[in-house]
Amino acid sequence: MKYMAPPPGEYERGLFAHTDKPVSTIICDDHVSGLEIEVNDGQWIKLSLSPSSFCFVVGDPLKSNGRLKAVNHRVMMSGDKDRFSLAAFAIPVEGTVIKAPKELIDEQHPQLYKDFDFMDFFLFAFSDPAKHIDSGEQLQAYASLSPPVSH
Ligand SMILES: O=C(O)CCC(=O)C(=O)O
Ligand SMILES: [Fe+2]
Repeated sequence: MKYMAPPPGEYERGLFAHTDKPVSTIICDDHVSGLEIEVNDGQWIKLSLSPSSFCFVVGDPLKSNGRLKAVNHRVMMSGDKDRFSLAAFAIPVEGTVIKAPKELIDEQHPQLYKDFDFMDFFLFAFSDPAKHIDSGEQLQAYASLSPPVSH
């Protein structure tokens, strides 16, 4: 992706806040920082990736019954340099069903989401109805079991 440097002195959105819809994403950049993650509600931290590092982002389907966090992230641009990034998305083969590992489901951790077809969720997340749902709530909207089920 290419993110243009903002006008001088501005702090400008390059990519809106979201959680990722693929299973996971690996992000590298050209060391012009811009990627930010939300650590607490409304508190954002800018990541500075060193030349030899990358960022591994857990996507909604990898939340593993809520044990892993699909972090909310965005790109904000400042300074006078354009930013280039490369994102490698893990998209499973057609027909892949996402299930929480049974080892992660017990009395203390009831099953939060039904088993779901990855591609059905992916298409839902980019559908018109889902545009009205906060990105971080889309998996909940699509696959939540209420009440959660313990086995
Ligand atoms: O370009 C970046 O650093 C982030 C890209 C990203 O979050 C995405 O494509 O989902
Ligand atoms: Fe992302």
